This record gives sequence, C-alpha cells and structure tokens, in this order.
Amino acid sequence: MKIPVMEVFGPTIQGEGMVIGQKTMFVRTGGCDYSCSWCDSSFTWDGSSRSELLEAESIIEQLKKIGGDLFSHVTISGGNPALHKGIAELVDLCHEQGWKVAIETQGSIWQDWMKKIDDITISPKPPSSLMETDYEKLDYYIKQLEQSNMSLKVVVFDDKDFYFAENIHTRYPQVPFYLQIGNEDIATTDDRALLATLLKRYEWLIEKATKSLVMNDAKVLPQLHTLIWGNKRGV
Ligand SMILES: C[S@@+](CC[C@H](N)C(=O)[O-])C[C@H]1O[C@@H](n2cnc3c(N)ncnc32)[C@H](O)[C@@H]1O
Ligand SMILES: Nc1nc2[nH]cc(C(=O)O)c2c(=O)[nH]1
Ligand code: SF4
Ligand SMILES: [Mg+2]
Repeated sequence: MKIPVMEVFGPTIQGEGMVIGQKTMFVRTGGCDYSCSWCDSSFTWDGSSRSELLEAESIIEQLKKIGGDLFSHVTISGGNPALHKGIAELVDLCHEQGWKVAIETQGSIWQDWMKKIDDITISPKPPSSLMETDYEKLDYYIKQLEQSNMSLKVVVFDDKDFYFAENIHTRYPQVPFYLQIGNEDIATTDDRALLATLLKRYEWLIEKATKSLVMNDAKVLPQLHTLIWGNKRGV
C-alpha cells in the first residue's frame, strides 16, 4: 500500500519530546486532517509541495540510500502519518532491519499499527492553533496505548495554551508529559534573532511550569533543532 512521502532526511537528532537528542532518520508524510495556524510543516498539506507515492520497500531503500548504515532509529512525522494505512508495513520493515520507530501525531485518527511503534508522541493542539480537540477520540487513543511507550506533548504560545496543557496533563496523569515552546516566526532566516526570541520564550515557559502545581512532574523543552538550525528544512 503506497504512502505519500514529502521528504526523507537524516541522520539528525530528534529535536523534540520524549526522545530528544536521539540520533534518527525522518520520514515526513504528506497530508493532514488539521491546519494549525502556526504549523511549521504546512508544506505537507497546503498544496505548495508535492508528495511522492512510495511503497514501504522504496522508503526503506531511500532511508538506506540517504542514511547509509549511520542510524538505527526512524521517526515518522508529517502532516499526520496516522492518515496512512500503509505505515503498518513500513514499521514492520524497519523492525526487520533492526531499527526502532517513533511517530509524531496529534491523536485525531486511530490506526492499529500505532501499537507497533516504539516511541509514540501525541500532541493535542492548544487554542492558539485554532484547532478543536475531540476528547472522545483522544480518550480512546490513550486507552489503546496503555501498554505502549507513549507521551503527550503540548506546544504552548500563550497563557490560554498553558491552561489547555494543564487540562490535558490532568486528564491523563499517568502519561509522561512534555511542554514545548511555540515558534512564532516560522518564516524568518535571521537565525540569531530567532534564537534570542526562542530562548526568551523558553525562559517564560519554564517560569510558568515552575509556578504550576499541575506541572510538578512535567518536562519543559524547546525545539532543539530550531535552536541549532533555525527554520531550515530537512534537519
Ligand atoms: C509538524 S507536526 C507533525 C506531526 C503531527 N501532525 C502533530 O502535529 O503532532 C510535528 C510537531 O511539530 C509541532 N509544531 C508544529 N508547528 C510548530 C511551531 N510553530 N512551534 C513549535 N512546534 C510546532 C507540532 O505540535 C508537533 O508536535
Ligand atoms: N530534528 C528534528 N526533530 C524533529 N522533531 C519533530 C519534528 C517534526 O517536524 O515532526 C522534527 C524535525 O523536523 N526535525
Ligand atoms: S496537526 Fe501537525 S502537521 Fe497538521 S497542521 Fe497541525 S502541526 Fe501541522
Ligand atoms: Mg518540525
């Protein structure tokens, strides 16, 4: 079953969430059921770039061609990779190669192959995204993954987003929880100015978390790749 692929890149480091710092390859799929106001990967769904329809075997070939033997971990992101049934096969083939597989999704569409994933990041969207979370679907998702290595990650831009994050963490207290700073300027090429802004935002979010009783067990992170490479694509 074919999968729409926007880009395959790496090895680089996972810049976000539960396995931050992990050396990994990325497979970025096309298409999303959301359209977040601040999406840093909108080229996956806004029609500005084209995807290539690939069988899982071809994606494995691409990974080997681009990454050589310099990796043992593959992160599937998007867009929303949960749109694609064909990823079941891709995950199996990665595992046959001895690679671990991580996924980034917003938790809006369930696929049974989700249970095969080694590191699952579910990232519900706060009010600033202008998206609406379907809590019935999210409850089902979290329930299905009870036995899995899963985490929740909420991107925070403002106080309302932080309140949303507190609610998510309170609703699923048993799930490891990550706060991530939002990047408000996804177009700038001025890396130094962006770095300064992001570090200020990080300081602000740390301050919010340290003052919140609800966040006593939360982890607060920046997007590490953005601190290093700015808005560059494919890193
Ligand atoms: C591009 S999304 C793709 C996966 C999936 N659609 C999702 O949103 O979880 C990957 C991660 O980047 C985060 N992200 C997107 N735009 C961002 C921004 N401007 N600042 C910080 N994080 C952002 C998303 O919240 C998500 O956690
Ligand atoms: N280095 C790096 N880490 C990431 N973590 C999540 C990413 C994503 O776009 O899903 C991403 C990305 O694009 N690059
Ligand atoms: S859910 Fe993810 S890929 Fe889709 S629009 Fe939002 S941030 Fe972008
Ligand atoms: Mg990204």
